[in-house]
Amino acid sequence: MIRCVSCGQVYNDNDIVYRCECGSILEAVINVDVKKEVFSSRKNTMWKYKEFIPVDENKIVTLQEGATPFCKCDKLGKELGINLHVKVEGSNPTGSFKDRGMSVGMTKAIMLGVDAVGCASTGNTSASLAAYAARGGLKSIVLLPAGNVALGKLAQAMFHGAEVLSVDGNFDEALEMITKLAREKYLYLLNSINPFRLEGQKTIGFEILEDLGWQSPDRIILPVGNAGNISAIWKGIKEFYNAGYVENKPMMTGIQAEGSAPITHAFRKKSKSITPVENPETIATAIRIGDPVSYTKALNAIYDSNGYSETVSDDEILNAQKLLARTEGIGVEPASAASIAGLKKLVEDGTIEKGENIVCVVTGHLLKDPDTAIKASKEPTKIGASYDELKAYIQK
Ligand SMILES: Cc1ncc(COP(=O)(O)O)c(C=O)c1O
Ligand SMILES: N[C@@H](CCOP(=O)(O)O)C(=O)O
Repeated sequence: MIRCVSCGQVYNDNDIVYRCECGSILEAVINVDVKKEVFSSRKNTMWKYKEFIPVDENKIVTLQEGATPFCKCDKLGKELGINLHVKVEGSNPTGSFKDRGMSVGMTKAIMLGVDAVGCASTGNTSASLAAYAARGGLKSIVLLPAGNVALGKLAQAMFHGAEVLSVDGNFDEALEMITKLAREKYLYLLNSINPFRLEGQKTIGFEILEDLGWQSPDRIILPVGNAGNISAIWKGIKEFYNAGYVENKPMMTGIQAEGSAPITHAFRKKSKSITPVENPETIATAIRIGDPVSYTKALNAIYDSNGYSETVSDDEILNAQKLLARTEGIGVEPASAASIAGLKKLVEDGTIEKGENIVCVVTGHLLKDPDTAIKASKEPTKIGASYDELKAYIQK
């Protein structure tokens, strides 16, 4: 069953519906009775939590997503006076957390018998959709905002065989266009407005709780763009809490880029609705989104968990990206570094207390955006193919 998060109207799992009649968004309703001990005896992918994922387990489209590294970051944690773990979602098959959602979404597409899937994307969703559509044997079409998609992501979408359309507009406009196409049944929409997508992404929350030995961290910090992931992780946390697997829940802390921050603006006004940002801007193209589709769920997650939302500048993002890469060896794309930039800012302004147990979710791999990484680095020094020249350089 799927249910409207605003009016509670329910729909059948097999209805292809993206919004409720009231205009709000939908979520899957899960009723599970299983002991948590069963999970550790299974193969380590996100599918070990299969009872919580509402699709047919015989039809799963998978590339072995999930079970991503959970790195204790003592150097950075010590510098900031907190206990820090980083959940490295760039280690998923196509290099971002989207694979968790796409595995479930594509499985649902197969169950529904559709032959084409599509999305609008700032890059990662399209990369993931193209790969999982290939795996599932479905046609795929992706709409990308022209000139604002990082190179690695574009290469993935093109190479996995999606029909790639470059839209002379931004992500929000592209999403509106493809949603109309989906409503007219030309394709099955696999953006995060699709409630089954988020059923995959909620497993990040499951894994964090299990990674911590069935304890909740004090806080989970992550970047927020279209706002599906913060909503999904909070849903997962609530489901494990309601199942009695953990005794506490974390404060959900969403970080947005200064030029694309409708959710932080709403949070500052204690509002439950957003004013869309018409021309969103940030170097972190993955979160260059002005009208996030899941804002209702995201704001509920923040308010219900006593969480927080903050903005970070492009400079803060780039500095945090370098800090994480050089202090802890974890390479992430700019949008992902927003979580580290936000952590630093909230420690410095006292919102985060010393000694807190923090998990930062870093959402995509460094190699997704090689241009930004190269621009931010020192150029290689040129030397001749001679040992003497090498030795002279090293001695210098
Ligand atoms: C790397 C990366 N980080 C963060 C986000 C933001 O996630 P969400 O849109 O679920 O808020 C996205 C895409 O939206 C992304 O691609
Ligand atoms: N960053 C996203 C934006 C679309 O988000 P979605 O979760 O709604 O698909 C992307 O990678 O395209």
